[in-house]
Amino acid sequence: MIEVKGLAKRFRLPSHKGTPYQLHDPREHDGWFHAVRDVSFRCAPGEVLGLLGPNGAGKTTTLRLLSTALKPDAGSVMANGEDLLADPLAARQRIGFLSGTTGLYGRLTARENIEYFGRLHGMSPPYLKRRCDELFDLLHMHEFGNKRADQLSSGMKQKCAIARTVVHEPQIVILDEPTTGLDVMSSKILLDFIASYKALHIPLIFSTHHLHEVEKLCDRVCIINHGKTAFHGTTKQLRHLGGSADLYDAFISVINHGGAPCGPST
Ligand SMILES: Nc1ncnc2c1ncn2[C@@H]1O[C@H](COP(=O)(O)OP(=O)(O)OP(=O)(O)O)[C@@H](O)[C@H]1O
Repeated sequence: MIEVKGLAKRFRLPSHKGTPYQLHDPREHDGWFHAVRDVSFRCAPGEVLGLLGPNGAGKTTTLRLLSTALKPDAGSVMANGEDLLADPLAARQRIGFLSGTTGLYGRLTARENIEYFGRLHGMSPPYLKRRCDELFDLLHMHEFGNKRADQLSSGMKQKCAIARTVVHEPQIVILDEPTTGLDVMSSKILLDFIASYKALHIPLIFSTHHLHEVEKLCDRVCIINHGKTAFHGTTKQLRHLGGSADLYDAFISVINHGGAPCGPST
């Protein structure tokens, strides 16, 4: 079980003489931009949680905090009752994090990129080969496995980055906008891949702007607005918010008027 409580992160704003940096953003105070102010949610093993919110709401910052890429100013992330942020190096062994940038080595092939990360995680060559073959099957990567990364299309690169993220069989999977750049068929392959984590009883958290992905996959949803959790609950609870049973209407309603239920224990 992942339990996120009261996460907060601020960034120092560049000093601008005269006018304030962002006049209308309520998150700016005294030279700091409070990108994440109070984010809480939970995700049980076998659940898929969708992190939603308008552009700039704080989704990527939240995911970077969870993955230990950033240190929070406040709040906690507990994994099965243990403080995940207390030992970032150990946490990174347990987490698979797909960030917005693919970060592949252009001169290595798709397979070499994935193997390289597997070796960094201490995987033995036979285990790594088996795992790569398995991921190539699941993500339909055989066609371009031996192509150099700098010669791959953006969708192929994205698949490769996803395979690299999960090569070490992490206990927690965190994906920042994983379907970016994927065509319809590749999106379907990836959505099936995400759904397969339910059977593995591994919590999976992903950010998206696509409500049909939430509809199809998510047991639980957290909507962030202006750096705060505006809604946290099951997809069913979200769907029935406002009574229309439509996720699109419910999302708009949460952003415009706030929403309940909320809080990590919801
Ligand atoms: N390193 C940083 N320094 C200053 N401000 C930052 C930094 N990183 C993020 N921000 C600001 O924090 C806010 C939240 O950014 P974040 O990338 O988390 O949003 P998001 O919800 O992922 O947006 P999108 O849907 O557009 O990807 C934005 O206003 C962004 O400009």
